[in-house]
Amino acid sequence: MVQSSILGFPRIGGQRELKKITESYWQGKVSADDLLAKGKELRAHNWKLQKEAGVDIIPSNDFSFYDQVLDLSLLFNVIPDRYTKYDLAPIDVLFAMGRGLQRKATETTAAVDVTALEMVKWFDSNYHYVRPTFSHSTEFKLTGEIKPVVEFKEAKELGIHTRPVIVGPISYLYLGKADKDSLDLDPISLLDKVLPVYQQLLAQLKEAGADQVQIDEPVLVLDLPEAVQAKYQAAYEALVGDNYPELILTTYFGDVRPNLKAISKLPVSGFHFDFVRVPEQLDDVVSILSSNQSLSVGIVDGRNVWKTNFAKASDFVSKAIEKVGKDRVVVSTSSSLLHTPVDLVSEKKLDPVIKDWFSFATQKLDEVVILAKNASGEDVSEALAANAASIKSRTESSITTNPKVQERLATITESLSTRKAPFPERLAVQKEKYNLPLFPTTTIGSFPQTKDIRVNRNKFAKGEITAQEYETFINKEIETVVRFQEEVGLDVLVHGEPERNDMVQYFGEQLDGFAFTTNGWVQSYGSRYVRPPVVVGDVSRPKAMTVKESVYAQSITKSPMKGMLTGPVTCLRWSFPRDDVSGKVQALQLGLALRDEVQDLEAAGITVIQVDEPAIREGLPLRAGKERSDYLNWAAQSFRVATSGVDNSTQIHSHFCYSDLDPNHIKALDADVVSIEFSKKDDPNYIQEFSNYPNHIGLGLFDIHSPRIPSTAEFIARVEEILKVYPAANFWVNPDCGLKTRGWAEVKESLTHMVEAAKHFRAKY
Ligand code: MET
Ligand SMILES: [Zn+2]
Repeated sequence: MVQSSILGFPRIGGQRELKKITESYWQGKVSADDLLAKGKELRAHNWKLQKEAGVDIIPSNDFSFYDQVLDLSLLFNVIPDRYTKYDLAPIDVLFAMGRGLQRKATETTAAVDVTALEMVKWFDSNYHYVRPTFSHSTEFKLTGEIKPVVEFKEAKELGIHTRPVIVGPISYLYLGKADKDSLDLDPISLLDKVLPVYQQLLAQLKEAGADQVQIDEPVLVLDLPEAVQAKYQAAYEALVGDNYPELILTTYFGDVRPNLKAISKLPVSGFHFDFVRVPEQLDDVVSILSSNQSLSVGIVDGRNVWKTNFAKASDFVSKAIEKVGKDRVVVSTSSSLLHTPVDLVSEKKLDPVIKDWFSFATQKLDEVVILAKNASGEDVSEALAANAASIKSRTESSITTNPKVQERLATITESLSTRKAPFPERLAVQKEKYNLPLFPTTTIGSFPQTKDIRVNRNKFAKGEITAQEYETFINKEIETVVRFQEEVGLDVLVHGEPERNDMVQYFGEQLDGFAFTTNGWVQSYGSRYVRPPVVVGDVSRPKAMTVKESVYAQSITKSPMKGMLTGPVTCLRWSFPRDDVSGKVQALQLGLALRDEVQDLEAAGITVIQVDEPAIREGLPLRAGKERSDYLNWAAQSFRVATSGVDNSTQIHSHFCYSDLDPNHIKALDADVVSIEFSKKDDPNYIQEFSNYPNHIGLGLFDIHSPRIPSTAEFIARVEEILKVYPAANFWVNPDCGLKTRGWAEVKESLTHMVEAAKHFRAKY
């Protein structure tokens, strides 16, 4: 019989319960016990859901209060000293490492002030993990509650036998980095030290009754150095034995073939591969299986919302069965379902035609079950027929095609996507036009999204206030933000984005070719979730999207007002993309739509325009080669399509955050000024990489994910460090990213300190 499995389920709850309770805990409104109890409830709910759907292999330890990689760091005692010296409860250590903690002293507790660990993109997804941070003094040992064991037992008590998920040792180390005090440390060199801890963990899981463990080694889809590949054999030999559960080694998001040698003789019980992304790898991966190893076939997309095409997927599963036999095949999701919304049933407003094309995490449970049943020879003809009808409806629908957009796409030329003059010439006219001081200060766009803003937005959405009333409210917010920026002395102002629920959704809602959910939340990091729109058809812009707000903001100040748009690649990456046309086509369509917006802004007198591309880095194909260079070309081209229609004196900004950005990847965008998330980068080599960046740049000076407020002295020290390698004349002063998740009090203080620091350097240079 062919079994069904999933690699992980969204932990956030169908109504964002996890966010609500976590944030209440941070605000001191509920106790740690309440928080932990809610976690338990969510886990139980998810397990039961899977059980009821008939999933054979159900994961545990896929839950987390912040991030599963961070959980492992905590469990393994990979906790830099700065987090342990305060005697915090384990859950508070977890949050301090994840998001930083600044707390005033009370009668019974000392003051706490510690920054967060670095947070980076999880492969090419929009999920972020907290980077394991090692030093020479790291002492691996199991500490505190053994979460995977506790959660395994918890499920067991509910009568549900689960397969615990853990990140494997090589991925865990490889995804980490050396701490500031140990920069010469290569994390992989710690393998011998971490393996005994894995052994203890596995032994405890076995003792608790686990017979299998899903061990994730996603780094196997990267260009792994030979030296790292060479570590697999010995590492996994150390983790296999009678005292341990069987291991299913899991990879996802890409192509394992270039690293196949590394895993071809591992003594594990089975492997999982992502055949949604790379169906071509079937023959090669099968060739390494020994006759008793199972093959988990990731064929239901864990990264997108489209219904699985049962006919195609069944064919694929049959092929796998032909090769290894029914008993060794498991039908699974390509990756964890963490990256998909929880349940389509909550979507009451979606056009029923389009809704019928979708499948969210809960529906994907049924999909793996049906595919497994079908492969086992059970009669699922009704489900197959219904599926075939939906697939047909989508293929034949007129919603997906717009001939006008396709015609315009054919008009894109080199000159259409090139600025009128090269940067030095543009810089000269821009200097004259804006007359900005040295170390110009600016922010990245958003200001605090207060409760008042959310309440009014909801009222407007529900029709409880009129468009006029809403506009008056938004204008008042804009005015507050403008006045504040003038007071603190910022140079290039922003309107604060109060009208935007989300930087992608806001545009998606105004563009043709998108669909939206009301409850399709997906975790981005910690308690921050996003609700990606879905690209369902050819994209175009029916009318101006941002001009009104920007023009109003400019009308109430003499300082330059920066228009604010989300770039084509980010709009695409932070949506669920179509799977029936290429990413390139979708990005260029978005580029054309945004080009119209840029030109409308310029015509309306908004001549500093920022086009954000924070997602450009995460879209980078995971392996070097043609696919990657093609991507970089079309990503840059779509940005230039959007931004090249303007005058030389119009200053185009762009912004990047969340990841290690290679400056070479953004040169081709040819923006006049870029701002980059930078405050948590302490590697001097990384700073050095930016020193040759040709255009102007603002290396972010404070962490906007953390409530912590840096002092003026801290800003000065940081800038001094950067100026050792970076030319002062090109340097802009700004935060890492937008301020929408912060409170006004923090923002006021932080920005005041930041501007003070800029003034200090102006005086000095
Ligand atoms: C994730 S990048 C965010 C950029 C946007 N302009 C903001 O300030 O919020
Ligand atoms: Zn950002």
